Amino acid sequence: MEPISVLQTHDLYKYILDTSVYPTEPELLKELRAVSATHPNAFMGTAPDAGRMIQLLLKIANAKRTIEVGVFTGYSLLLTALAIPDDGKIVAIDIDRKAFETGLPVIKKAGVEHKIEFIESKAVAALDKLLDNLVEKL
Ligand SMILES: C[S@@+](CC[C@H](N)C(=O)[O-])C[C@H]1O[C@@H](n2cnc3c(N)ncnc32)[C@H](O)[C@@H]1O
Repeated sequence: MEPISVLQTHDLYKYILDTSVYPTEPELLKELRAVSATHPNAFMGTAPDAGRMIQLLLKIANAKRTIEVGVFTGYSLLLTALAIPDDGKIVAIDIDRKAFETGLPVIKKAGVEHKIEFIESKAVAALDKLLDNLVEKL
């Protein structure tokens, strides 16, 4: 059974996925979702309807540089990479490089790997380092 998110019935959630989300989901995101479904922790992946909302917010904000805390297999990472401009940058942090590498072939196929700097680390340590580097540049 699909998770129902904020909606109250599985039927309504399925209707929205079938009529609005899946038909317009980019092929490579579908592919990444399929690859992620084979992972033992597949439940952790971003749901495609939530992904659509993230994509909308990125577009509204005209985002160019982002930080991804918690990459898993990279569904929201790929959708971010597809939403930002070609010279945009994403610092992507996760303690689990293997999960990131599960989705990496799809990210490479999408031609957006150059926008991503993956850091294998606990988030707080990596974010502290980013801040220190920023302060050094001031
Ligand atoms: C819910 S999943 C992220 C889902 C992902 N954004 C997606 O689109 O599928 C959470 C991720 O956070 C990572 N994580 C958990 N604790 C962490 C920490 N302290 N620092 C960095 N990553 C962490 C886990 O390894 C896992 O891959």
